[in-house]
Amino acid sequence: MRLTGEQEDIIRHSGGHAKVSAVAGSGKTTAMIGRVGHLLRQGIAPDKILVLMFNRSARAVFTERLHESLSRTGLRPPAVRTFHSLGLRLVESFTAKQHLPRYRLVTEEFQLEKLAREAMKKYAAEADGDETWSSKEGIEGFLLFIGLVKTDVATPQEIFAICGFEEKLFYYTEAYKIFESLRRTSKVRFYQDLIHEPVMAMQQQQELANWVADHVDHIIVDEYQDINEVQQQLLVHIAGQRAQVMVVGDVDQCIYEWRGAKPEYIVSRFARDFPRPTTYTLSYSFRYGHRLALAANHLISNNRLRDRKLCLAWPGNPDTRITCLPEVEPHPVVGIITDWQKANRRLDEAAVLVRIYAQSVPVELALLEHNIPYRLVGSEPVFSCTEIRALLGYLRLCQGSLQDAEGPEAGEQGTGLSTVLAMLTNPHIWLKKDLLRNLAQEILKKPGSAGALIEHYADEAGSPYLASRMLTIAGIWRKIRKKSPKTRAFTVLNTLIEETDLYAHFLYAARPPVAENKIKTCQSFIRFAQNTGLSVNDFLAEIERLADKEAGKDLTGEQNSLLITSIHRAKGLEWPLVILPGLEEGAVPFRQEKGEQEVEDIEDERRLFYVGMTRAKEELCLLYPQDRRLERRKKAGDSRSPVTTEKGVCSASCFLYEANLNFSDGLGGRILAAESAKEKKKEKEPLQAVDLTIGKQYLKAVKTSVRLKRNKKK
Ligand SMILES: Nc1ncnc2c1ncn2[C@@H]1O[C@H](COP(=O)(O)OP(=O)(O)OP(=O)(O)O)[C@@H](O)[C@H]1O
Repeated sequence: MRLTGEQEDIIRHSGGHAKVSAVAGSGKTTAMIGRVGHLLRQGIAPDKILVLMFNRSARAVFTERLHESLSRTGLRPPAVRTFHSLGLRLVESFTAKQHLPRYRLVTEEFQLEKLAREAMKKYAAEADGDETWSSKEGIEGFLLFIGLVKTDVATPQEIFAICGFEEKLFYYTEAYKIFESLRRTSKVRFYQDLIHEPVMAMQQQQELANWVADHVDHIIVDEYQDINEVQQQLLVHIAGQRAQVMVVGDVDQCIYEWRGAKPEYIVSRFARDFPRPTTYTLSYSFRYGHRLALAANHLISNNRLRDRKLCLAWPGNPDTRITCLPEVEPHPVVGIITDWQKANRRLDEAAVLVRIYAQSVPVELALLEHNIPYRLVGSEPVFSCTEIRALLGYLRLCQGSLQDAEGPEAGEQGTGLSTVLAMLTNPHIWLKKDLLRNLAQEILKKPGSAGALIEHYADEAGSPYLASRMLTIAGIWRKIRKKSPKTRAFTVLNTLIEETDLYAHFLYAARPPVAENKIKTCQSFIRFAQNTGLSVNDFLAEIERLADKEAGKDLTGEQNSLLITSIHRAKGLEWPLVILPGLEEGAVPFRQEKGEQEVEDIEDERRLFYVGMTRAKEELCLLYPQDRRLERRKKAGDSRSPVTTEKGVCSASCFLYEANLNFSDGLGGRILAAESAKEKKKEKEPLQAVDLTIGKQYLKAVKTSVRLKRNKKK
């Protein structure tokens, strides 16, 4: 493989710090390996070089490739570490020097959750005992809070103020103190403490900071866009005054803000902590063609917090197709996959990437219906999802029996107990756990008297308000019980949502992103019921058939199956075919916060969409609701999005407008034709578009003689 000029420049960089801005799939690993080899050949001792990778799997891949590249040279490779493994070494050294206490390292996530739960319970006991504090979502939010305090190296109060937690969660700051005190009493240290503790120790004791600094001459950091405050501080300490630091990353792929990563680090902070860096760019991607590169550039150029680089397709890359399909019934995923298989392609060469898991619901249902094997990674399969189990439970209530409701919850002695519990918690009736279980068991025996039973238990409610709420819910159960099973399933579900105010309940009981996902999950499922047009009886029979298929398929063992996972999990990966479903406003960008926060949020969301699109090698399928305005603007090559420019609303995601899809597709095709033509031919007609900015920049960069003309029609 011949290195590009850009890669060569990075490898031979001399003197001072350096920042490498690398687009997706641009051979940065190749360049970093080349850089290490170059330093070793210059006579730098391996123990004077430190390579820092983001996680263990990246470290394993890098180490293997580095060893392979050095195998014939006789040169000894330097240490390749993750930030956490470096932290662990410091913890061990500081412990040996008695600057940190000797604690046990606990790596299991559930142990961390257990201690967090204990802290919340203790806080609740000391306050006035509200059960909601120990709910699943409460714990998730609290765990996020603890993580942020440690990654941002801030006080709990600062994190509460900066990160915009809801006022009702202020108790996290107190619970955090209890959590830390429990951790000290139990003498344990979690994964997240491995960097935080030594950094805090160095902050407090200069002697330790001096001891750590100035041991290496060169530090190379991968995936720098995902660095957070505590890691940055560790890097500053290790580098001291001696090391030359080279960081490699792509601000446009910074998608871990919820873990404390911020685009500012790569954009400006690096140069503050490591002055006068030389800036390099790896602008050619070896993954996809011009059409996709252009669409990605159009999209991401809307972000303000970035470096102004263009992502270019390397000549000879596959000519990645961009297919746009309306997400109407029958679900387009079936046609896409059937065509893929007809072309003798395997299912595991494709992936469906979602922003939120609610988007996978219609995809899963369509795949089940058409017997297409899939595996869902990162979330529960559709029929195990509590909200959907609750909705199905209410439909079964119309039939008069909850007893038969076995389904995937057969673990509860196959009685349907978990379905009744799902109903009683969606919306939650806020009874104490043991009472809730007793009530569920009684309802299971006599579903016909469910209303009366709930009313009876209202005496046990924690407050008059909760008691009156239980009476209302009892009324709704009665009403649903009375509905004929010949009523359309969609009608029953709609009544249920309206009367229970289920979505408002989600928003009250869970963190906003969790609540929104629950709402969209229900909406997707209800839309499915509407599309079938079936009665409760027939719909439940159909669901049973699909649930049997889901239960019957081997989710883990199926090798050749279609992967459904989140864009977050797809980072750093690639597939020949990538499908992005559910591209509608509200879901993509996933809007949860309003006001001042929104600009930053949308940039974060745009980066996520950018990461999603740039995973594709041969074909990218974008599925979205019909939107006539989008089609008009696509035709005119107009990339203005109604949401960001006109404060109006559109049904398809604003990112589809911004990607200037038709123009990107047309221009990409012309560039490819010009590249592959043996001799230069004059084009008949220049390509027209309203928005030519990115197109012109791209043409200049790839030095092709395609002509463009401004389309004045808006
Ligand atoms: N100069 C080059 N010419 C042709 N192909 C190259 C060149 N450099 C790298 N590649 C190829 O591009 C692909 C990606 O390379 P590499 O893994 O180094 O990139 P990366 O930027 O680390 O990828 P990712 O963004 O997925 O982490 C590999 O298949 C590699 O062989």
